[in-house]
Amino acid sequence: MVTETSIEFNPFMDRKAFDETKEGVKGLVDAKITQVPRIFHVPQDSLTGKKPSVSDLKIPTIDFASVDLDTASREAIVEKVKYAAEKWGSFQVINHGVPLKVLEEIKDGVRRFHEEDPEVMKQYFSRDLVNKNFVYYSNFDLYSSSTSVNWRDTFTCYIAPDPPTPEELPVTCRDAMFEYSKHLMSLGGLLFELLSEALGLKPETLKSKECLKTLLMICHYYPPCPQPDLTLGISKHSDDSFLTVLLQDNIGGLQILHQDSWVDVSPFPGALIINIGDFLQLITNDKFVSVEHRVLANRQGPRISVASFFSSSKHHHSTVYGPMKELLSEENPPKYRDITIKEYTEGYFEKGLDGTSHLLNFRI
Ligand SMILES: O=C(O)CCC(=O)C(=O)O
Ligand SMILES: [Fe+2]
Repeated sequence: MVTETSIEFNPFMDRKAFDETKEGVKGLVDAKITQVPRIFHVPQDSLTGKKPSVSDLKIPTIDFASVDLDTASREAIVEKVKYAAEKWGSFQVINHGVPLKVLEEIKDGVRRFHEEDPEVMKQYFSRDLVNKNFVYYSNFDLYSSSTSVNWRDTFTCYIAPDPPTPEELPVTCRDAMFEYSKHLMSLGGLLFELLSEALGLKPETLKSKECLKTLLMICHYYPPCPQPDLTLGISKHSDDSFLTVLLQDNIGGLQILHQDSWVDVSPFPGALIINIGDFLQLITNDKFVSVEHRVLANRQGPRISVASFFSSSKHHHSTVYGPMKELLSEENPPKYRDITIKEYTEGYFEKGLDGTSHLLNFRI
């Protein structure tokens, strides 16, 4: 029997009501709520535990300053990239070639967009990530089976292979996005070269498999949270990308799962975090591992971050991917079946960030 109470507490209805405000989590904070609504609550035991036994454990930091200096310097960097991609699935890069000013401007641009008059933001509000280049929304997986709604708002923009026209981007962040994405494409190129070399292959290998073809910029705004112990900024997940270049501001809260412990990725001015995504784990047949990560909610904020995904797309990629033939042998047979990125991404969206691995579904 459906009682009035069960309708009132029907989580789907609650999510829909939240969605229909089109003002995201920031709208709740602007309305001065003091309690986190129930749809945002995570299961009680999911925030505690899995703390690292060594609390100063850190992801590897790699300095790219001498990458083009000479063969020995490059080989030393490739060795570090190899170690990080195999053992951590994540590393932090300094002297990556993206000017500090460009990093500051993109963070400012993201913040300006999210702090714009809500009526202007609403013009961009949409869940159609397939047909639109630029969309603003809160929680891409709001209507999926994800266990709880995250304390975060987002806008996303496809940059490559078909760049948006200037008119498609809001003025608040237009110039900053074009400028930052230009640098991202060259950093992405370098990263795929180094990763190819780390696999013992020619520098161009991963690029020739179109790993650099699609760039999706995902720009997050995590408003301050009145009860940070009840919810998460982003639930545990690994990225549906080959590689993600992550820029975070100085608030903190990002954690990666390493050897079954949560390790803080503390803000490091000027650094960019590189995360191996599920597709790279798949095509390297588990040689490189995608990293699980999450973001805690915080009383302080807003926290701004920009996650740039190479490649993630539901529409551009019909290429079939499977473990790379170059890496397979009798002792190392394929661990995954062939897939298209479209197939992978659609399933990832349907499932939402429910804490489980989507990659496992494709294991042979
Ligand atoms: O905000 C962050 O630091 C992480 C964002 C993230 O993991 C994602 O967009 O996939
Ligand atoms: Fe992520």
